[in-house]
Amino acid sequence: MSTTTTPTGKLTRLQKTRNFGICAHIDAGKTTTTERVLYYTGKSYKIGEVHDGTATMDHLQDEQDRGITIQSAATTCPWTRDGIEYTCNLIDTPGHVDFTMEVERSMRVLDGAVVVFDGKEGVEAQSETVWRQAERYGVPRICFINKMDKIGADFQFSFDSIGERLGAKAVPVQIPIGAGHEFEGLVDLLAMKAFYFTGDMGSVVEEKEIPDELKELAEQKREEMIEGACDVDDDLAELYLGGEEISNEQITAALRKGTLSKEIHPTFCGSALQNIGVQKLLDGVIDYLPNPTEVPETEGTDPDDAEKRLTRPHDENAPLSALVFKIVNDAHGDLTYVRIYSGKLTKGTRVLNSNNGKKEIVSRIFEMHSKDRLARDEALAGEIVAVVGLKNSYTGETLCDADDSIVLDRMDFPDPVISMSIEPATAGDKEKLSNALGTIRREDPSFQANYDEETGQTIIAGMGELHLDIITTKLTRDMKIGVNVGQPRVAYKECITGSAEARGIHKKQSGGRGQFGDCTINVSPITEEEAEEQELKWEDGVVFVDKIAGGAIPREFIPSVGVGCRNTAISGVLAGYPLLGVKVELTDGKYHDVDSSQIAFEMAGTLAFKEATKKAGLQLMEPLMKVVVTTPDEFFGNVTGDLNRRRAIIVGDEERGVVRIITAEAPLSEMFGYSNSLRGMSQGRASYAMEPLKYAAVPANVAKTILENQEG
Ligand SMILES: Nc1nc2c(ncn2[C@@H]2O[C@H](COP(=O)(O)OP(=O)(O)OP(=O)(O)O)[C@@H](O)[C@H]2O)c(=O)[nH]1
Repeated sequence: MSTTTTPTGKLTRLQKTRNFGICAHIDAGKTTTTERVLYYTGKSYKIGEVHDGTATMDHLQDEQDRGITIQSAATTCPWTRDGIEYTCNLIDTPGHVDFTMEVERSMRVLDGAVVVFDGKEGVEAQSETVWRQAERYGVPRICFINKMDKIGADFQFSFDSIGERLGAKAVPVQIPIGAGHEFEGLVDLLAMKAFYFTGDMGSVVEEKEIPDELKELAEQKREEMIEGACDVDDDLAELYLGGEEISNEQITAALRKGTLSKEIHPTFCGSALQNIGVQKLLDGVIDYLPNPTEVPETEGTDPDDAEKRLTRPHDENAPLSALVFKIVNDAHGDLTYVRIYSGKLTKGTRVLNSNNGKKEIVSRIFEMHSKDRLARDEALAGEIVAVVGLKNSYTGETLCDADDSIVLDRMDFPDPVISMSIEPATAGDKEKLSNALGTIRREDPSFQANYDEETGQTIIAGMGELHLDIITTKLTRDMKIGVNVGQPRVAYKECITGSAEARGIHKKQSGGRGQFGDCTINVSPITEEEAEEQELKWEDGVVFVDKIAGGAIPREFIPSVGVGCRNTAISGVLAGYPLLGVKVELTDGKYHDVDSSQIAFEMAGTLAFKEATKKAGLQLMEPLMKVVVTTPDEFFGNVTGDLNRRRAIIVGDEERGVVRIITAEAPLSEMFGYSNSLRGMSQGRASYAMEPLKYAAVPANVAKTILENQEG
């Protein structure tokens, strides 16, 4: 093994840990691969004689029978490689593109990933999304070309598609023996041996000589692998070019280095369904994916000074820092999954939630296995555990030592793009609904539920029609709550298109003490990124800059102008949708010794903001979705014609055998009920995936209708 060791040559606990995820395009075989991983690691756990909970074949069978997939957000599964037992934490990553947010949150806490591809299809549309997400989070990846037993499976095609479609450098570390019905095993290009998987569920790994007919290809691919390793390791390249003998350890070390630096992706093959290759893939997880000390130190900010960056070493003796990444509500209450980055989490102690300043008691700590949970007294840096007892800690928040606190960088949660009203069907459902919405909100940060004081309605909001559909089904079917829901509505936003200046004067004289506030502001458009670059604080979409000179407005009233502007922005100026991306510069003002107050300046701010933004030009913005439709060629015309009518812009069209893959950008408002109409126009043979892309200006004629309807 190539991992650096302690001075005594022994691997440290953290060096024997892998936090990884399996991600894939829907249907590529993620669930099947995960089940096999849990099966094989469950077996080795039994052999390890650590505890009596046996993760046996029955359990897997049971799960298969009931057709449910692994529910745990993270599962601990030990794996033995070269006689050393490693602890792997397998983090669940959902495969459905409507749950992009779920993928994001797991990417945040895993250190490496296995990306599964379909051996016949190679890289598919959604694999690209998953791949880019992993890239964005800097997650090192190895590739598994699955389904090599499928008719038409083609290792080389799938392998090449990684380069062609993802622009990524795959390096073969295996080649398949046969394909389709003839797929029997694989050749390991390091060992230069053939491997076959026999016995119960393929649990016996047999090593044999490479079949004669594959020897030449194996030599050739081994060269390719070595060249891949040399590309990322100059010393190795020098030895290789000098014609010197290089060892397998040196090649593995270079491949590992290149994987960690995300330059290359060692590529495996197999068939999870036919039990071929998964154990070798697990060896690959150990060999090539990083341990927690090999990823950059965790970063965050000082809770008392948002400007101050802090880091935490991957060290159990450092102060505690841990990130809540998922909450699952089960029969026993909330299970809070946390990734510990530094320090220790100890049962029965109090920790600080640095996001909300509340102290939390860690009542119990569990290591989650596929079948059962193992109670722990303590969990250490690098581990992923589930905690019971936390009352006020939600996804994305940090737990830390009260006297050495840090706020870890938050995960990005996209804003909801769709909303609808929801009401309890009967008085008896009222409280149940409110509690249930609270629970769902805790589990799913991309979901929102707000009570609208003005209308007395509860509004739920999420990432798409399907997202809200799933939530209402969960309420009615699983939680048995009667609800009435309204029509889904698009979450529009407002923005300004230019710059303008305006003055706001709030003056009231009605006997007694009057009210007086007078301010002049400039407004101009700014994006959140620009605000960040200019080190300006972005609050509710508004950036407020104080440019008052010579005390024209006393210091204590200046922030009030900002509050007035922000509150107005939140409720919108054009049509009641949040107005985002406004830079407000307070340039001048007047005050009165007696009559001026914070509230008067807030009012003045509101008046000035309304007028300035109107002068600057207001624009309605709508969410655009990225839509990828896969359709048999014969329906291509129907599908694109329909997309055009929905104001979609087609940005990509690709032929894949007999299917066409169309990528389009379409306004969400035009995509309601799309699944039904797509089914109708393709005899049920086309499928699609959709995710929020960005906000864009609503065309003037459409905006006019929306505004008119609102007034009506
Ligand atoms: N032929 C073949 N089929 C496989 C293999 N692995 C999985 N499948 C099948 O492919 C289908 C999808 O597999 P899953 O494991 O559910 O795929 P997934 O990526 O988890 O899909 P989602 O859960 O829908 O995201 C199932 O019918 C599997 O039986 C394989 O190695 N070979």
